[in-house]
Amino acid sequence: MTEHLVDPDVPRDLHAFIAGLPKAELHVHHVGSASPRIVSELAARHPDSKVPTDPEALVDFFTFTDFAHFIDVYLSVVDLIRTPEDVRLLTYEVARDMARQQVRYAELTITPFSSTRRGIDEGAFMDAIEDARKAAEAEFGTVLRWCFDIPGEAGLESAEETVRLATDDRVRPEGLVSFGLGGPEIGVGRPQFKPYFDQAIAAGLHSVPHAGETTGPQTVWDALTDLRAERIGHGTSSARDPRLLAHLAERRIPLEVCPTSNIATRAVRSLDEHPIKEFTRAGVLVTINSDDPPMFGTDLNNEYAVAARLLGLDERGLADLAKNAVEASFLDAPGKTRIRDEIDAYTAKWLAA
Ligand SMILES: Nc1ncnc2c1ncn2[C@@H]1O[C@H](CCC(=O)c2cccc(C(=O)O)c2)[C@@H](O)[C@H]1O
Ligand SMILES: [Zn+2]
Repeated sequence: MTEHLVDPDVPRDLHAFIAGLPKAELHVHHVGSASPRIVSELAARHPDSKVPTDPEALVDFFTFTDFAHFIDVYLSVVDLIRTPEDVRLLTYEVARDMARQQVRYAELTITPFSSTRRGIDEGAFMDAIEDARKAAEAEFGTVLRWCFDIPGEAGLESAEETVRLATDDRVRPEGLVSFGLGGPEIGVGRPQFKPYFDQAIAAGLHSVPHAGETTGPQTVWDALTDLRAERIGHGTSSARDPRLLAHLAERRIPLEVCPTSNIATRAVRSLDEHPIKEFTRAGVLVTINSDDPPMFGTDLNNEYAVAARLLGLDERGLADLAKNAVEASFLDAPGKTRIRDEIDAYTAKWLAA
């Protein structure tokens, strides 16, 4: 258990339960998952960068004044990923951190445009993530799948490039399952990305855009209508539209909720004001995620502890939350059954002890 992440309002027993609970994670960014150790290592490899090499200084560097500041800092970390070896190291180490938290399956959001535009060869990039994926599965037992996202603010050129990399059989990696849209939402309307999502969906990919993180519920409606979203990244502002909540619940469209992220980027004022409870009350399928864990001073286990506090959950409630993520994932049926069974067995054993 990471001591600084122990929520004093959550019993230590529950923290221990969470630490051993088999989990799936559906909303977590590749570069945003770089641990302070990896960031320091990459910053030392590339000394012209403005990213601090000292982990203590990183805590300050990762304190954000608003969402735009967060994206600014995020891009300075993106600038540290310069070679296929950087990509491989990052991916492999991210999987190791996940395995330590008993993450059995993760859909990792990768922004290939950010790497190819910085000069990394696309074939070498795909080989690097695939090598790391296979090594992680063999060595840690953590299954990784990819979501390629468009960095919306970088314009339609980035959408064009992302959909090409996601659908061209000569480059598209085996582990790719979904297509997303990230970055700032203000001034970056969802409907303009419809043709790219149509193309990705036609190629067999699932649609998982960010929406309603920093703008209102209309963005979520647009993501559903124009981008045919199967899950919504964040969807925080859905709480302001009861008709939307009812729609999400009725269609069983999951929300990928990332509580600490929303506070760190100042999308929500405080954890106590987070609408997660309104989501569950409305019957929406809620999944718990960490988004960019080291940048937000969190990890997935801590997000489960936060959810336990905000939703008043005990062990069974937490196990149900973990099973929500399995249900909402793009794993095949046998894969889902395997993790669900593992969650049930772990919980039964814990409660019998
Ligand atoms: N909470 C989040 N909410 C939303 N997105 C998040 C979140 N966390 C991480 N991201 C990532 O940030 C990227 C943003 C990258 C971006 O805007 C941009 C703009 C112009 C140029 C370039 C470039 O690379 O040259 C990049 C997204 O694609 C997404 O994967
Ligand atoms: Zn995100």
